[in-house]
Amino acid sequence: MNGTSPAYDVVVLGAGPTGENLADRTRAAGLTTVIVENELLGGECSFWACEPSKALLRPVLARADARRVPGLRRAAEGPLDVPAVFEHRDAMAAHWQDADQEEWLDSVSVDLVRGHGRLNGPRQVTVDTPDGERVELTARHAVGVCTGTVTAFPDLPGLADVRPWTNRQATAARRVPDRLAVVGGGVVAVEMATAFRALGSAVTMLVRGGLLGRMEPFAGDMVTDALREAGVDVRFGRSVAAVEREGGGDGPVRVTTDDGDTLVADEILFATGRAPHTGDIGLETVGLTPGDWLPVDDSYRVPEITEGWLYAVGDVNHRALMTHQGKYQARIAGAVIGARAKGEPLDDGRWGRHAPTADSAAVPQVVFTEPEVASVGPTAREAERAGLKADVVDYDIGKIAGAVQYAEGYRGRARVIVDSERRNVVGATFVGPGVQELLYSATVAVTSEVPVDRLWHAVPAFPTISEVWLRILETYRDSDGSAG
Ligand SMILES: Cc1cc2nc3c(=O)[nH]c(=O)nc-3n(C[C@H](O)[C@H](O)[C@H](O)COP(=O)(O)OP(=O)(O)OC[C@H]3O[C@@H](n4cnc5c(N)ncnc54)[C@H](O)[C@@H]3O)c2cc1C
Ligand SMILES: NC(=O)c1ccc[n+]([C@@H]2O[C@H](COP(=O)([O-])OP(=O)(O)OC[C@H]3O[C@@H](n4cnc5c(N)ncnc54)[C@H](O)[C@@H]3O)[C@@H](O)[C@H]2O)c1
Repeated sequence: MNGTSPAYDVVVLGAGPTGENLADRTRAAGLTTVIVENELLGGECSFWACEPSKALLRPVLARADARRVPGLRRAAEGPLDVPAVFEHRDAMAAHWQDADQEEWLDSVSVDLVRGHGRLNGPRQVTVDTPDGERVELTARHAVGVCTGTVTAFPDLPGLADVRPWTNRQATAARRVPDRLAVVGGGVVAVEMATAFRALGSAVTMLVRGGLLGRMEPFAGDMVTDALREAGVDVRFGRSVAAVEREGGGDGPVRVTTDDGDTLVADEILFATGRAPHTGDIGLETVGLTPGDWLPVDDSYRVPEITEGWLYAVGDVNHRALMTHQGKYQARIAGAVIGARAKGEPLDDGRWGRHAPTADSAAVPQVVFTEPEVASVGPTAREAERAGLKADVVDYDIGKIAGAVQYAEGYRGRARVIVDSERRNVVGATFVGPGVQELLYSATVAVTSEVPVDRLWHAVPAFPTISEVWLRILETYRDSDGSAG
């Protein structure tokens, strides 16, 4: 497509998981839609984040499980087959090809323009295509910015010369470094430390605060213990003060931390958070600041644009940086844009179809470490800070018959937060092998606001790890004498 194209109802900038879903939903609402993408359709998640990272981690978690099952342990001894793991990873990243996605867009009647898109004044998007053409797009109803994020690096002199790894080099790695330094203590850091340790690297983590600081403290503690048992050198209270490559730029990386300590590694991964991918998308042409996050109102509109045509959805609005949450936002934003285009009223009360209630009440997340961490809703500390009168119910998952069946010496812990006045579950955290599949039950409990008294009738099968729900209810009943 070259030159000026016919006006569309909706122009979506960025075809990651969020942009693709937004385009799908606006099209489903009967609006003509075009999407602009300058790399691969599917975005960070498909090619350098969720998909390849989980493909690297799946063999690690399966091997750890197998090593705890009597009769299997000996078969699961020994190193991972690294070429086979990489081959699986390549397949899960679709070999960095997006032909299937292009076919899918076509099947849902969304037009595609490949190239770098920029806002160019109200409702206008200009795309510079790879073959040097310029395409001008006009949006009758809405422009949806879904441009995601990039790695946020600390401000360190000479960092670029060190050729630091980001999530991209880590998830698409073709070889396993002998020594890997990982900077950061968030989800990317713990997942990649877990993967590369199991693949054979000597891993050192340089962590400024704690691990998984936004989750229940016991989650970070249990993951720390497991990483250390696996041989990862986890160093807390360290920030990187300087980095350089030895041998005139081709040798290993020498890292100096703020306490004067030094460390030598073959590669260094910066897992130090994300920055908005908004530096070069023409924000200045509509009175916004390039490089800023795009905070939104509860209909995903950018409030500074008073005519109400600019929406920001997914990572770029900084609400909840996860694929499933970006897709949730896209479903809601698509329905909102559709309703507004038709002049229909919004159903935007709590849990209404046009209300992003889960963004604040029920964001689920699984951290695919060993042990896994799965959480939804506020932590105990967050509930307290929000002024919620809450009961905190803890249980040792290792005592449950299903856990004993699952693995010898199972170690795990559950915490459920109950609103003491309304008597419904508002949050839950599970740590342990195999807990990822427990999370949806907790998410349903939180979003349905099921009273705990009704949960007694949701009978978990014996002997499964889901019996943790029964034990939590018993513990809660025995602590406050409630019905059961
Ligand atoms: C290592 C890692 C692992 C992760 N694992 C998980 C996980 O297991 N589960 C999970 O839920 N989340 C995970 N995440 C987070 C997840 O990747 C993001 O939340 C998700 O990718 C956000 O989707 P998005 O569509 O908003 O943005 P992105 O996926 O970043 O997509 C943005 C798209 O916009 C395009 N774009 C940007 N600027 C322009 C422009 N000017 N013109 C045209 N196109 C443009 C980009 O090329 C890209 O395709 C992980 C993140 C990392 C870093
Ligand atoms: N399984 C999943 O759902 C999954 C997996 C990976 C990433 N993600 C999402 O992607 C996003 C990005 O993850 P992330 O781990 O990069 O970010 P994060 O914000 O979760 O963690 C960043 C970490 O880097 C540390 N840090 C920041 N600046 C630093 C500095 N200058 N020096 C030392 N440490 C510094 C922080 O203290 C923190 O520990 C998160 O929102 C995460 O939820 C999700």
